[in-house]
Amino acid sequence: MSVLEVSDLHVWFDLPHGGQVHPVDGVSFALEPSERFGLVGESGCGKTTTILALMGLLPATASVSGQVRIDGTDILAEGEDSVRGHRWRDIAMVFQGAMNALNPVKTAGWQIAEPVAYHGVARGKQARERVRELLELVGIPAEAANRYPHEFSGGMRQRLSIAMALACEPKILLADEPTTALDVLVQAQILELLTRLTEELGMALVLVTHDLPVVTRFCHRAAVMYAGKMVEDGPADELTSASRHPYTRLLFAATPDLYGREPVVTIPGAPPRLDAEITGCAFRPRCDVPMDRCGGEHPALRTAGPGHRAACFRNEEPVESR
Ligand SMILES: Nc1ncnc2c1ncn2[C@@H]1O[C@H](COP(=O)(O)OP(=O)(O)OP(=O)(O)O)[C@@H](O)[C@H]1O
Repeated sequence: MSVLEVSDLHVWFDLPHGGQVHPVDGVSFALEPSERFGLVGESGCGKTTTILALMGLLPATASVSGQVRIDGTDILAEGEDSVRGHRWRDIAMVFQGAMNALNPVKTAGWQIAEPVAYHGVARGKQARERVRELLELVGIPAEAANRYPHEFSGGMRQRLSIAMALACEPKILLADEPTTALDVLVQAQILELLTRLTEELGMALVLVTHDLPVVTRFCHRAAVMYAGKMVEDGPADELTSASRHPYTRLLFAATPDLYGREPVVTIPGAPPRLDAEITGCAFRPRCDVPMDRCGGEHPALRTAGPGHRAACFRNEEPVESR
């Protein structure tokens, strides 16, 4: 059974001067234990809002609908208390920039002891033991528990923020750009750590990132979002090698090749505003293979191969450039 099943998730934000934005528009996906799932798409397409909705951590101006099932229990249907009961225990998150938000006047050990105590995971000697375990789990020597955040490198601080999220042994970890602002070697170490944690603990991972090669290399499956909707999802390697949506193909083509062998492609135009009704396919104005019907009808996310879905009227065949 899936450990996480998200069905038809919607989020709206009320705007201060009236009206609403709709940054999450019918998102659905499911995760198995140990699965690493990438969530990609341009800035503002709704990735962070999606995972904050799963954590029940959106501001009061947000309205949410849909189902979020953890081990079969719909945590949204059971109300705010239920979401709070699952948050951190079953589903935890490493926030964007978390490594820079550690308390500068508290030691590494204290930073981890706090969630351990807050969630009642352990007390006294057992709590100290749990802190040691968590530090070791993320590759920080237990002796470093007495050091302060400024004495750690960026990579070590990110390990610390991951250890804090793991305090209650969650079944699902949501990581929002956990490697941004780290150098490439440290990025690789953090991704290896996350890989090891999914394999050893059976924890499922949702990795929000702008780094598409990371998705291909570290994730089993991935989804591409555009203007609040999932436009394609499937095995991570197929999104590059056999994309079924023109946006996915152009997004991967826009990733610079390290050796400069391929010319970098840009996608002309900009994503649509999310505060107005969008008629037809939201990507149509930027698409290089549009059809007449794309302007009138919105393409549903349909099966485009085993475990692979795309929301494009051309999704029967891999899309080729014009
Ligand atoms: N509290 C809020 N009130 C109103 N609009 C919001 C709020 N939070 C986010 N939004 C809007 O929702 C949309 C999606 O934002 P979100 O942060 O989820 O995008 P993202 O894909 O994670 O972007 P990035 O990659 O830059 O982090 C954006 O248009 C953003 O302006």
